[in-house]
Amino acid sequence: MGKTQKKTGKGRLDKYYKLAKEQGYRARSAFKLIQLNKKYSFLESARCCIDLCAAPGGWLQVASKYMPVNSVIVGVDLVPIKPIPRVVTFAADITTTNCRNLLRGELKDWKADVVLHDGAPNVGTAWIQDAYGQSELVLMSLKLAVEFLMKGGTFVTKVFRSADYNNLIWVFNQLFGKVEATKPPSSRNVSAEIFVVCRDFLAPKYIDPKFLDPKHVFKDLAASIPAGDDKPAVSHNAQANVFQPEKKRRARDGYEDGDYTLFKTIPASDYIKGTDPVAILGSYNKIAFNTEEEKEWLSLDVTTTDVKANCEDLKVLGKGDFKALIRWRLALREELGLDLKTKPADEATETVEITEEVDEEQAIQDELERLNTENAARRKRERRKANEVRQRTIQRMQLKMTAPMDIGLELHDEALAHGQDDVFDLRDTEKGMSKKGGVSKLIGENGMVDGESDDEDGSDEGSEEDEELLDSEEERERKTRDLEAEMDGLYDAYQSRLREKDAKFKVKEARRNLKSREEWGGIQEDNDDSGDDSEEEEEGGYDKMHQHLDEDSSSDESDVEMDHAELPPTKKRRMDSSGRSLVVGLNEPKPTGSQAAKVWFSQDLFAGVDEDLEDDDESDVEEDEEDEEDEDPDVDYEGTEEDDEDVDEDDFEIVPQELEDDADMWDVSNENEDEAKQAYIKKYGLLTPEALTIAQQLVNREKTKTELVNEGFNRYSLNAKDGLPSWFLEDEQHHYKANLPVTKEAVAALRARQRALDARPIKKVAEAKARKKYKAAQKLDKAMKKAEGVNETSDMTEREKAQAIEKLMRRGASKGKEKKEVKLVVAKGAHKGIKGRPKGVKGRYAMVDSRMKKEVRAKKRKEKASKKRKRA
Ligand SMILES: C[S@@+](CC[C@H](N)C(=O)[O-])C[C@H]1O[C@@H](n2cnc3c(N)ncnc32)[C@H](O)[C@@H]1O
Repeated sequence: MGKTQKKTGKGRLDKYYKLAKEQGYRARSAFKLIQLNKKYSFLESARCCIDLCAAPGGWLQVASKYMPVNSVIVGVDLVPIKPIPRVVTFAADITTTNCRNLLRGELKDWKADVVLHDGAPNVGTAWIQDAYGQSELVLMSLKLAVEFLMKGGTFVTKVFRSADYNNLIWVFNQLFGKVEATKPPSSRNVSAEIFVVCRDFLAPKYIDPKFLDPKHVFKDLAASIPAGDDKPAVSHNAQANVFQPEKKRRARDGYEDGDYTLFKTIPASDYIKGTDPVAILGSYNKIAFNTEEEKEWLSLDVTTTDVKANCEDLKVLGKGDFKALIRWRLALREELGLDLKTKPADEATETVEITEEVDEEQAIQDELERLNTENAARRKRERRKANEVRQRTIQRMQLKMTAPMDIGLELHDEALAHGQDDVFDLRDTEKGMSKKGGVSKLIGENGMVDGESDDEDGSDEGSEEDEELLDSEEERERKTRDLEAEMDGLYDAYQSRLREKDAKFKVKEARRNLKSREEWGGIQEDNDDSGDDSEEEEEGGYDKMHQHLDEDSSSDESDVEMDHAELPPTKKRRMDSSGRSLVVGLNEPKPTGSQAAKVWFSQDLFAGVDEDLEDDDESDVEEDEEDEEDEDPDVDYEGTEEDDEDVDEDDFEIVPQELEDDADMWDVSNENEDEAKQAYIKKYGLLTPEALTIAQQLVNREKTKTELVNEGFNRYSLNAKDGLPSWFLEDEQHHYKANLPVTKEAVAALRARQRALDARPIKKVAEAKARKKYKAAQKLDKAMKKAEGVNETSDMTEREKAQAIEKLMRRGASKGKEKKEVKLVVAKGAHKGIKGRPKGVKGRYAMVDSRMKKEVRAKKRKEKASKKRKRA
């Protein structure tokens, strides 16, 4: 209270909340005072008003608006109130003498016409405590009111309809001529608050202090306990029938009339001998055994310990307990002879008994229904849990946190949890999985889990049969194969789902391929750079390469019988280095096809590389070159003239983004693979630090070509992949790579090169500049022609001609229309709200404010959004 509350609750932002916002009231409660004043008109004639518990100040605003000008308005609250014109406020606790003194100091000898009180203790504990706190606060405000009100004055207070309500009203009536309780329309129905308007203050000379003492005012609570045989205590109470709780009506507006106590006890004799036991059970908290007779009942057999316990706290009982109490009552009545004697005459009792029988049947029915519902709910819960576990496992697999095999394991673990198995055995897992239709069955079409699929009862059936089958080794192998096939299927399904789900998948895939292509990788395992989803292409390039080599070998009759060691050197290298075969390229003449490559290779670093290499490895290379020449006789590393021209023309060639020319560069089925690689290097130069490092090492004679080739035989080059599942291969791709050396110099050289490229203007900018230049020249040309025309005319004097020519030339040389500068003046500070030209501002100007800025921005945002929508 007092502080700004976040109005997020249902219905909090209602009509009055909005109205208050619109009309500038600080609280929606302002409308309560407006409506009260409309009904009783106490503000218009008031000259002095005190608002107790006034923060944030809604009522003060109303008072200031409705009271005559120059009236005195004082507001008090625990929390400070933001200033309101014509209103004096201070922070104080209205229950303290300090507050009283402050008020006295403010009002001097004046008396108030109106004292308002809309206080509410800072709630949050139990309703009962809140209600009592509120009543106490009301009494405290009344204490101040009687001190400061003038005779005939009005006291308006908020009261909660609680146990103390009547007592408060009684006190008000002692002090005021007219007391009326009312609930203004703006007060929410769900709120137990009510407003009491006490008019015509009697201003008695002596006021009994007990009237203002909470201890006295609220002490007599038990007085209103309804009781008695003849008059069913709470028959008016709709909660009375404990057997039909659905008919309960919550007393949202507070307590029922005449029902103000909280804990009610009824003597056992009233319950046994009374006529409305059901109503009693619904209304009282406890059945007490106080008299001798009642205590004797406690020792009877019919009064079981359950009955005794039930009597202690009726509010916690269920239907069964109530029935037990009703049965106990009947039994006791029979034992006491009450029923026999009264039965013929007492129709009411009979009615109760009939009701009970009906109720009992109904209760059994209800109980059955309840059990059924509970059972169904429990089953549903279990099913959902099982589904969640499976869903989680699949998700984990999708996130690569687990291999598909784990699904089987997890299910198996579940089985373990049920005590069905002791030891983990892969065979069992297989069995379990195949029985469940394999892993793939776990996933529905959309990756959803089939909730009904786990039939645990059926797990034992046929287990012996399976055991026999599995005994045969062949069968086991077959099953394993099936299982693996299923795993692969599952993995494929996962991949395609991923593709469907992730719109960027293809792009990512392509980028990955591109990246790996850019690496000094040579032959890549995955050549699926087009993003084609075909399964064949998902197999790694490695396999393809094998295939390709096999094909090659088979096509060449002389090589048919060759194993890897016997392959021609180029092929051997291509395969052995498995990604580092570009070493061959460095052996070739310096590529000069691309501008970038030219620039690069023109660096001092590469001076004489060719000769060096030739000198170094003459014996090795000679042989290789011969082979290569045999194989690729058409390869021309010098590049054609055409190429050169193309390249020279294009000043803006930077790092290429599109590689469609080389789409099949790494395609192992491509006969001219090396050629393609060379062309690539020729065009783009050496792009990675690894490549540069190797180049440097060669140049600096740190390594010979033979060494490099030999290094190509590493653990990465012989990674047999036969029979490995595709998901494993894909995972391996990330880690199973040779870590090529990179030198600082190589990185620095690449950086320098990139900087040089970055320094060049981009094509568009250069084009725009050229266009501008061209237009300016055209304009000048035109102006000169015109000037010539002017010069030749005979109608003008020399002076006029000179002026006209000067003007024309000035225009011709000007750089287009120059925008006139508009000075922006922010409408704040000294410039706020001024009309006309602001002081000290010369030339064109425009007044702007922050709102304008926001509006312009919002407009732009909207336009952008609508453009986007149109495009979509
Ligand atoms: C419902 S708000 C009053 C709203 C106010 N009538 C208006 O229109 O803005 C109740 C206020 O009672 C104040 N309050 C509660 N106990 C108080 C006390 N003992 N002394 C002074 N103010 C108190 C709270 O701080 C709170 O601001």
